[in-house]
Amino acid sequence: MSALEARGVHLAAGGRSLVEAVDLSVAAGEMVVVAGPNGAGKSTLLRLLAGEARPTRGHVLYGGADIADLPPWRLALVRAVLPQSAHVAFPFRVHEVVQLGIDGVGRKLPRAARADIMTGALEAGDVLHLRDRLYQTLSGGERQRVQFARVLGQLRAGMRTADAASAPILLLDEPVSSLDLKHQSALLRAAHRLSREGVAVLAILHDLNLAAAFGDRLVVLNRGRVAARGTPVEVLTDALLHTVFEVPFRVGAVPPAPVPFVLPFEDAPPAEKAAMSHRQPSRAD
Ligand SMILES: Nc1ncnc2c1ncn2[C@@H]1O[C@H](COP(=O)(O)OP(=O)(O)OP(=O)(O)O)[C@@H](O)[C@H]1O
Repeated sequence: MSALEARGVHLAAGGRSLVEAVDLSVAAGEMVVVAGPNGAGKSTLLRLLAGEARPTRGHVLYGGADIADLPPWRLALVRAVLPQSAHVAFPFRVHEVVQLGIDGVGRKLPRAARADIMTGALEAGDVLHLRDRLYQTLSGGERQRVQFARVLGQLRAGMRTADAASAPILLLDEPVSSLDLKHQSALLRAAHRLSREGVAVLAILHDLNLAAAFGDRLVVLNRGRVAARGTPVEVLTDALLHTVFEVPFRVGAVPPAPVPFVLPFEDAPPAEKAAMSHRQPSRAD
C-alpha cells in the first residue's frame, strides 16, 4: 500500500481546472520528484496532497485512509510540508522557528528527545551556527534552510510520537530555489536519506538534473495533467522535454549508471562526448 496516493484528483478555481485527473503514489522509502513548467499546477497539487486544499473531485489517501476523514492534528503528525515561501510574522529566533515545528506535534515527548530533534534538524539545515539569530535578519537561502529545519523537526517529532500510525510523508515545494550548489546538494541528500529511512518524500524541483539525480521516479505535470511518469531514464527524453518545456533540450547519460542529464541545446558543446563528461550533482556528493 502506498504511503501517499492521489486518485483522480481534480481542482477547479477561477473558472478553470488547475489540476485534472491526477493519479500519483509515493511509497514509504521512495523519493518522487514532480517537475513541470511555471503554472503547471505543481504547488496546487502539493497543497492537495498536503490536505491544505480539498479536491473538487477525487481523493488523497495516506496509508489507504482518505485524508478528508483525518483531523488536522493527525495530518500534522504524519506529514510535514515545506511551502514555496513561508512567512514568519513575529521576531522569532531561528531555534524558536524550528521549535514551532517540533512542539506542534511533539509536546508530549521528553525534553531530551525534543532537544535531540532540534539539534538534528538545525544540523540537517546547516543552520546550527545561526540558532540564536533573528529570522528576519537572515538571507533568503538561510531562511529556506531554517524552514527546512522546521519541517524536519515536525517530521521527526511526528515519527517519535507513538500514535503516528501510517508512514511519514515529506512534501517539499521547490526546497532548493534559493540555495547555493553546496546547500542544494546537502538538502536533497538529507531528503533522500529520509526516504531510505522509510519516509515517503515528494519534492517539486525545476532543475531536471537534480530531479534525475535524486528522484527514484519523476512525475511531469503540464497544464494540470500528468504528461509523463516513470524513472528518470524513462521520462527525460528529448521529445518530452521539447513538448512540455518548449525549449530544445538534449538529454545525455552519465555512465556507468545511466542517470540522465539535461542541457539546453544551445549550450550543449558540439560533441555530445563533452556533454557526457559534464559532472552533475549526485546523491554521493
Ligand atoms: N486560487 C486560484 N485561483 C485561480 N487560479 C489559481 C489559483 N491558485 C493558482 N492558480 C493558477 O493555477 C495555475 C497553477 O498554479 P501553481 O502555483 O500550482 O503552479 P506551479 O506549477 O506550482 O508553478 P510555478 O512553477 O510557477 O511555481 C497557475 O496558472 C495559477 O495562476
